[in-house]
Amino acid sequence: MVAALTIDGLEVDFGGFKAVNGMSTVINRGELRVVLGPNGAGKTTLMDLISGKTASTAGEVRLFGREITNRPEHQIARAGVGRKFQIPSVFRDLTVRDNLSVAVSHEPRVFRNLRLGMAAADRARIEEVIELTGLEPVLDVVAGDLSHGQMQWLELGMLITQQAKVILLDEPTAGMTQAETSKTADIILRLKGSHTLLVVEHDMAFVRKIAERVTVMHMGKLLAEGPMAKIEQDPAVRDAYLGSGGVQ
Ligand SMILES: Nc1ncnc2c1ncn2[C@@H]1O[C@H](COP(=O)(O)OP(=O)(O)OP(=O)(O)O)[C@@H](O)[C@H]1O
Repeated sequence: MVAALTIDGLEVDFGGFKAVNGMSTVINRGELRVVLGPNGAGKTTLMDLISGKTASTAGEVRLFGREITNRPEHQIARAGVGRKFQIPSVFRDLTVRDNLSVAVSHEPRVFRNLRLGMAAADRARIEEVIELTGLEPVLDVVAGDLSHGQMQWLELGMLITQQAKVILLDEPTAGMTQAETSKTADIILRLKGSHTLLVVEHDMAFVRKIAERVTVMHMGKLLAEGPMAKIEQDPAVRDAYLGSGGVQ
């Protein structure tokens, strides 16, 4: 097994309060890891530390063995950590197809070359993403006119087109209808194996559908890790969720 993302003793101290407090875990290449934890457990902060949005005060983050701890956000993105936010970062005035074309390359010239030549491998990758996300019927629609779900799938598709080595998804189903949530689960399940994903999510029905190995955080620390079925029976996990809406 190859370690894609290694989190080692990671910590952030917000003026005496450690939102992430000595967190460690290893996510292997091709793994789909779900991070659970009650409100305030430090899940989003963990994502912020991995992606460079927040600087850590101790510990390390390694991407395929290469240290990326506290690098500037754009460098971490360029190294291969792709993060999908709840507010999509697509180009609202460009069509779906053009958004995917832009995502193929980080080079600014790509804007000029949108309708000119594109490498066959890049074209093939875009076609794959279109098939995966089911965005074919809306390829010529400007992104600003997409439904909420379609917008999320486009953003996820852009991360795949960019060939992100590790994809971080923070509550990917937030605001989605049941049908959209179900389709998102299907997309994520299809990515498993070929992509490495770290998913924070509260919707337990969705989590049960996608989860294999689960990491539970509590008070900034690792509380439990293992298969979903085992985690749900873990008394420490049940205790941590008491009074917070729970693993249910
Ligand atoms: N910049 C900051 N300064 C001080 N405290 C912060 C900061 N960012 C987050 N926190 C605190 O750190 C704790 C962890 O927050 P975080 O958002 O990571 O939790 P979470 O597990 O994602 O929770 P939720 O499930 O509710 O989104 C919370 O108590 C939050 O108020």
